[in-house]
Amino acid sequence: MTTDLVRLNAVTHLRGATAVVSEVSLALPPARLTVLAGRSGSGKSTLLHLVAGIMAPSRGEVTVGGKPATSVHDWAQVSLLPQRPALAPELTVAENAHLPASLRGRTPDPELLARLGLDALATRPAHDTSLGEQQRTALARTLVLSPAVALLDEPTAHQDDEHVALVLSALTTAVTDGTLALVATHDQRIIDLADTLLPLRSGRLEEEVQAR
Ligand SMILES: Nc1ncnc2c1ncn2[C@@H]1O[C@H](COP(=O)(O)OP(=O)(O)OP(=O)(O)O)[C@@H](O)[C@H]1O
Repeated sequence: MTTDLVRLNAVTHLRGATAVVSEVSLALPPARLTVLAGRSGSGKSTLLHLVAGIMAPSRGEVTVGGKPATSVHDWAQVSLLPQRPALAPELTVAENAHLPASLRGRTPDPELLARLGLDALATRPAHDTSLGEQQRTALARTLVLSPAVALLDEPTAHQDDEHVALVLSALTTAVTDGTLALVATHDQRIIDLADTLLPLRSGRLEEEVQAR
């Protein structure tokens, strides 16, 4: 019996004739902070999108909980924080952050917005907030259902130091509560917290590092 939640088996993804992900195999258990590190263009976002099931691999298999990633359409299973927040601009910060919970009649954690420094903005339309605030709203939306797998693309990219601390705290809380967080980042502050570091170079996985 395996406890691995996310598995990639010899995954290659082509853009035209170019392999932007090459022969990647890995197995990730729940409740870990796993960081995908690598230069710009090394394939980090593509790999997250493959696990999110937004795209199918050109070759190989990606599974979440034993099922093909492309067949998983449940935000409580797999939830993605994209590089661009992609909020509904006319909805408020709270409505955006709570959307996955509202859609299934669940009551969101009342502390979630406050933990991400968003409580004072809860009733403001998302289009009237800063990029950093939008990113934290999108992070709240990603975490609101306590997903089994949270895929986070550069979650601190638009944050100042004070708000980076809030993002890191939300991340570690989610992992302690059982979420597998797979984070694409260059941010050393997240890398320092990682359980596992997966270095990507030109779409290829270098040797996995057990960070803690
Ligand atoms: N829609 C697309 N069409 C063609 N090529 C693409 C497309 N999206 C990404 N690529 C290419 O795929 C490769 C991997 O891109 P990807 O966005 O996965 O890298 P990344 O490591 O996430 O980079 P960054 O840190 O800059 O976000 C790059 O060479 C990029 O130019």
